[in-house]
Amino acid sequence: MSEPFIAGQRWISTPEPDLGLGIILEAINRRVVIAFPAVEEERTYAADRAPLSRVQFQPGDEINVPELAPLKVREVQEHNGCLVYFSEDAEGNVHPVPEQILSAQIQLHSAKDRLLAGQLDHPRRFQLRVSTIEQRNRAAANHSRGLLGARVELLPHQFYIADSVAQRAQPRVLLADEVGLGKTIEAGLILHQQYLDERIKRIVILVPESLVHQWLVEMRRRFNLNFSIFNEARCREIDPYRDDADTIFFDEEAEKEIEQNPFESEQLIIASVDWLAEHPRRGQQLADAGWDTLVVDEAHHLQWQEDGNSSKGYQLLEKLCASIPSVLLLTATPENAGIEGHFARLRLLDPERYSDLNAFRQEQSSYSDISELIGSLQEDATAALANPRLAEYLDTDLLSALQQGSDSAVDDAIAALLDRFGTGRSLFRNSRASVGGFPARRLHEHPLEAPALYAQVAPELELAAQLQPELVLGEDWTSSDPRVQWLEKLLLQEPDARTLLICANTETARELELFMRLRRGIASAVFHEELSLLERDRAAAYFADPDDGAQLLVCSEIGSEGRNFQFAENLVLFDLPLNPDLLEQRIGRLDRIGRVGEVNIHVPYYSGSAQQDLLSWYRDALAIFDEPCTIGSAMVNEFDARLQQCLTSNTDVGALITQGAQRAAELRAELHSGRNRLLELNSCRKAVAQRLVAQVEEEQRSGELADYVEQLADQFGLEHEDHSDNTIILRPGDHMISDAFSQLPEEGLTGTFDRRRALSREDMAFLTWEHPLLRDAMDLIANGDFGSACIATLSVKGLPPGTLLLEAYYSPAVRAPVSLQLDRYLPTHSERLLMDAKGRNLADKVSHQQLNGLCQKLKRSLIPALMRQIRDPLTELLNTVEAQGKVTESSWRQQALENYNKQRNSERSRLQALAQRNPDIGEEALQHFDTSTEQGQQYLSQLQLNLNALRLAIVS
Ligand SMILES: Nc1ncnc2c1ncn2[C@@H]1O[C@H](COP(=O)(O)OP(=O)(O)OP(=O)(O)O)[C@@H](O)[C@H]1O
Repeated sequence: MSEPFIAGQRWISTPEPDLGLGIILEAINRRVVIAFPAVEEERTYAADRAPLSRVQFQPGDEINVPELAPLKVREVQEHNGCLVYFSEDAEGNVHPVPEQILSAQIQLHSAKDRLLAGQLDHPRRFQLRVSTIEQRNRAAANHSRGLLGARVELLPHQFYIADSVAQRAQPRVLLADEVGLGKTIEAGLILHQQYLDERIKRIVILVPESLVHQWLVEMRRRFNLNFSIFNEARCREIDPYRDDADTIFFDEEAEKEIEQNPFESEQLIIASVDWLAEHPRRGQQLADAGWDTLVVDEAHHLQWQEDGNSSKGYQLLEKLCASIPSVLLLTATPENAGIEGHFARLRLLDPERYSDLNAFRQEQSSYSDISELIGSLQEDATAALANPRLAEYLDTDLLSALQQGSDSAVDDAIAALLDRFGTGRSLFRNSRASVGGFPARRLHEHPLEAPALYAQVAPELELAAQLQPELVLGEDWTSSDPRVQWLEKLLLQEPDARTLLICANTETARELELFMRLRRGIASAVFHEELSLLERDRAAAYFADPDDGAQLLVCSEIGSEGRNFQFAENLVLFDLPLNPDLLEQRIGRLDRIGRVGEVNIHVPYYSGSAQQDLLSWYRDALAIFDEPCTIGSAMVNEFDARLQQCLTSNTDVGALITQGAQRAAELRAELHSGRNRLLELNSCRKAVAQRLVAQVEEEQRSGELADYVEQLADQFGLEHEDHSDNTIILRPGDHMISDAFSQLPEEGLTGTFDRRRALSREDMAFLTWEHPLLRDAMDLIANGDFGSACIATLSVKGLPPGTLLLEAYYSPAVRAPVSLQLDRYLPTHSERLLMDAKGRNLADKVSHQQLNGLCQKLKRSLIPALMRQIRDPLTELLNTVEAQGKVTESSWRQQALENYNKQRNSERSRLQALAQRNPDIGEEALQHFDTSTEQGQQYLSQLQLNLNALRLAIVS
């Protein structure tokens, strides 16, 4: 039935919703006059063709009256054809609000309001909205979000770690893969996942100064994460604080008032840890600025001392770890300065698990035991239950789950053993042996005759000088040191090979490079701590340039960590360090992911010198030139004093080497049966990792994505053009909806949907469902009202004309503090309903795609009259859809609470089990945990459904 217009009623213009909420002034002689106060306009229409839609609010809706705070409608009454909204203010007082006094400013956001008001979208927009919602659900359900969009190869060990860490609410972990296995990439994947999930917003990355730029570039080109570098100069622009010398005349109070924390000016920052450790003011400001996640690379440098004299870096780390919820520490050599430092860093990450150094030491001796138990559980859980030792380790809940044979019991029991008695859930370490596929290391020894001057003084020299003989050869050492002539020869023999040379000393590096470049005309560059960041990166880039680059890069020790030089053909160790972990780091510059061909390690040394003995020690006792050294710190503990004694006094090292080799074999066997196996289990379960990678590959769905991008471009006014296979060019069009593509450069962008191509063509964007361009557009669609309501006609046999079908998409939403991370427990799909007037849900019978094929666009001019005609049955249908939504809402609530309780119960059991061994976990900690659980339960019990999209199909 068509609705009569009555003066005082509020209507909206269907084609021009921007006119605001209109008010009927008069309706006589089949004419209607309506005023739009918001734009001070008046319009007159023929009553039967007026393009107007009635605006009627429902209980629960928010309404606006000028100069009052928003009110909530409680009841609606009709008086003489006009409505009165009985509405509640914030204090709970109810006011009668005649519709005539409603504010003329109106924006209809909900799909339902828009449908009823006839504010409709083109069916293609509706389809784009549904594709967008479905894609977001899909990504959430597959846990692939954040893993897809990184421009990296899909390496299972990295994806396994990234996935298991990022699933934790607030991960605090030590990423300790062996040198060069991709810890930076793992950290990037974790950050990317959590960032995309909006679980973290503020990230700080602290790294040695020499790695600042490399991290900046890796985060940007591989993960589209745009970090900013912070240093003293940048901070001073915002906070030009005075040094002591300037402080005589300044007013401390006044200064404090205007003080600004420079670290609050950006969300994603990278800074040098050395700089911050030396500047207490900046360190404090950094801690005060509040972060969601902290990443620290080469964390073994931050050293802890039992006597409390820890390094400044460690003190800074301690302060930051206390206040930042998520922490990723990276090191390839976690035990570099002994097991104590390793323990101290683990303790910062997980104080509940690591409370006692002695207990930690003892724990290591039972790793073989734990590893055996895990093995037996994997083989046959029922048989393993007969082993009484299992009951010593596991609590009753886990044991009874095992006895009942529940699905996840074995996995849960293994996880508990690994976490509580094994290497812990905070430590991840993949080895080359477990990852596999690395080229071999090849040692090239170059014995040289020692210069006479050196031979004379050698017996009196300190060990450092024996190992770095250039220190005693005088100013012109480059001319007399046979290692220099040897180097020259090597470079001349292999002019096309790039050679990385590492030496301990900065001065040595500088002089050697100068000599090679100026006196011998070798294209070379130098990399040491006294150069500026820019100069260092320029040198590294010159060396990396495959066409016109340097043949030789000479590095001081700072070049031995973190940098990526896997493309270099040769590594020259101009001297050998005493610490095997440092030697491993040096070799790791070439021996890392991406290396093709053998790792050629050249060692020039003086025959019969301490250098030769040290080389023999590394070669024969530690076998470091055959395989990565994982026992460095244990060997240093046991042999360092004796080794140094032998080297200094030039006594025969043969016996020590035999002893060392034997001990090294024992240590390796111990690690193999105990710790390594546990680490392997925690760090990469191969089958799971392979599945994950396969899932990511499948989720790429390049063909579907290409179609989606085209639809997006068409709807948002972008120009698009094919570039080549699987690659397109996107450019801003004249009618582009500009908010959608803030990331699109003015000159356009070439992007490929193909991962392989993206890896080799850095000039192209890697287009995935997670590219910022798509993410922005998808956010705009899903969070706004783009395409949320549409009407179409439908011609199908068997349904009488005039039949209404309403297609609705609901998704769950919970309003809670982000810190509780409750989104993780919500169902990951949306609900699709297709209701008819008889209250039947036909969603299973007719899919969304089928409906797309059947629906036809309705003429715009017909819509207002049609809307008036169908308003009553449509309102009824909407009520049915909402009632059905309520049923889903309650089952989703229950499901979310179940997921949440399961997770919290398992966390509580862990805490309780750890409390038995850790006196720091008292009743208070458990109570605190329970309070937070209750808080989460309360929020989840208020889970609501959002009605995202509505399509009304009318059978014609
Ligand atoms: N999945 C991947 N796809 C493409 N390149 C990768 C991948 N993983 C690692 N790489 C490359 O391999 C090299 C080593 O990776 P990365 O720097 O992350 O290792 P790392 O473990 O942090 O090394 P280090 O122990 O020396 O600090 C880098 O050049 C990195 O870009």
